[in-house]
Amino acid sequence: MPSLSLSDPDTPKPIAKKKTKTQSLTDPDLDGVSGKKTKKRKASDLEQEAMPPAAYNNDGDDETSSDLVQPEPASREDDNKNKKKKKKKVVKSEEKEQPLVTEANGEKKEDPNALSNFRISEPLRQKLKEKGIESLFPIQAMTFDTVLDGSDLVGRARTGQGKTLAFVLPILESLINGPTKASRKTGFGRTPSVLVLLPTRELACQVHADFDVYGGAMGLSSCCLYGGAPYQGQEIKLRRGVDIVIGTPGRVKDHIEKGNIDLSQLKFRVLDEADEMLRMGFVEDVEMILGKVENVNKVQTLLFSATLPDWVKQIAARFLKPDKKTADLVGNTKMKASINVRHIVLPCTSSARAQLIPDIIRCYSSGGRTIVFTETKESASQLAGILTGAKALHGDIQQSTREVTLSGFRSGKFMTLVATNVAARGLDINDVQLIIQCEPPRDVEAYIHRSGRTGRAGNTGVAVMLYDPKRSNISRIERESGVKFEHVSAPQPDDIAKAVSGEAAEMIIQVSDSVVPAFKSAAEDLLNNSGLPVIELLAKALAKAVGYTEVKQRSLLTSMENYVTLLLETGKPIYTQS
Ligand SMILES: Nc1ncnc2c1ncn2[C@@H]1O[C@H](COP(=O)(O)OP(=O)(O)OP(=O)(O)O)[C@@H](O)[C@H]1O
Repeated sequence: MPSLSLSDPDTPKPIAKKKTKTQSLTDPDLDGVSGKKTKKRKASDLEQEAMPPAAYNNDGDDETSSDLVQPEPASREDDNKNKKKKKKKVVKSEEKEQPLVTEANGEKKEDPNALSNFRISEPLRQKLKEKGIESLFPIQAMTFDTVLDGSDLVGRARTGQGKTLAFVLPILESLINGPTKASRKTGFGRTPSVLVLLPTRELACQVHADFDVYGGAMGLSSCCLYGGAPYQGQEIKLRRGVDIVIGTPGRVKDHIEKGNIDLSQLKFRVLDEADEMLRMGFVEDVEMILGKVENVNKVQTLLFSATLPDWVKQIAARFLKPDKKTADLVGNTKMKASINVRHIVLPCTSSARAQLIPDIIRCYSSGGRTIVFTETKESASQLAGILTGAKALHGDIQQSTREVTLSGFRSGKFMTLVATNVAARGLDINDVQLIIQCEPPRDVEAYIHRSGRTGRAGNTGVAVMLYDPKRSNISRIERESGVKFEHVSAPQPDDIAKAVSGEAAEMIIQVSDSVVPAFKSAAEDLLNNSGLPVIELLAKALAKAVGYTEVKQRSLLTSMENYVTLLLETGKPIYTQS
């Protein structure tokens, strides 16, 4: 049985104290150059407890489908029996030391989600460990056996909870050691065994990277098919034969129509971010693609997302077998968005946005990466042009530039990405500390996914949503997402100074001692002639070091610069016509 403590998913966790730049420079978890977090979080860092696989009840939405549920705590005796049973399933060479988890009372216990408790073979386990993964996250632990044993599955967990590996790992094991091993095609020119469909090119590349790393370790090859890239390279790979095809619906459909892909021998179909793919109008393409499978009874279909509106569930009933399983870690809990994120709203008219955003970044990004979401491609380009060190990402940008931009952002070449919804889904980028949404999105799903680009894999983050108090209605998003927004006003000079002074001090301390003699006499002149005390001169130097040289007053109600909010109180009621 799992031994981690289960926290109430409706109760937001306190956000860890913000890391200042000073801290992050010395944080051993960070890679010095990129500021990238290198340490992987453990399953025990996540908010929900893992549920041992394959515990079902039959209250699904039809007669045969069933939900994976959290089982009742078992007795110690049952526990031992279960452990014995599990041990049988585990591949031979796994009698190794198990990772321990620390319980709330400080006691150390065996981690029920340790890799060795699952049928994960040696090469895959080694690769996972190399990547810092010692145990499975809850959604992975809950669905691993179900997928490996052949069921169709609908999987839902909050953003950043590891849904990708929840399908990657059991699929790989099934192909190499499991039920689909015997019948899968091998050799030159083989037809694919797995097809994964995703809504955006960037996400397709990211999921391909996972299949490449983990599948590669098991001798499986994969290729990524997406629009905006030349057909030729993709065609060559398909002709040579691949085991796993990952792609966006439009390009996959093109290849099918050109006769480049034969899906007749498929073993797995995966719809990742299924709701977005269907919302984007890919329903017909997806249906056409899925319809290419000769015998639907021989293919397993998996559908994953952090958001599954009811209409998607109905569509799922068309694509998945009637006895499909459902693993829903969000379910009817009120809070649908990430609970590792501090959700903030801030009043701001559209004309004040461009001046305000740099200060929000100063105050809330903790020196990490920021993604700013705009509603239109045009405003993404405009804003990226105004913000220093920012680049735009949207659908009108050439594919090759999109790839360069994303890889530059991932590697820390620049720290602010201004994007449309093309970056809202699935993207997993290290050390994104802050999400800014320039206005409330039209649907609640967009809010959940955008804010979920931070606070991933047990880390914390901040999501700030700007809204025009005269025009926007944030209560619908609040109601439907279950988020209790923290209302704040625009950062004021004191807040900004507090946020950046650590960074400024660090910059000054880091200046090499060797330059001091050269500047010493200028410093003495300044001190003697400026008529200012040392402390004031130093304060000015700190402000200048971080480029903050002008104190801006801002309205608390609209964030407009040079406006002051006044609160009038009268001793007696004021009567007006209204
Ligand atoms: N068992 C694990 N241990 C440690 N880290 C993990 C584990 N599983 C996944 N991760 C890491 O967690 C991060 C989030 O995973 P992933 O992108 O799959 O989340 P997701 O649930 O699909 O999120 P979204 O809904 O936003 O698409 C990734 O960086 C991934 O490498």
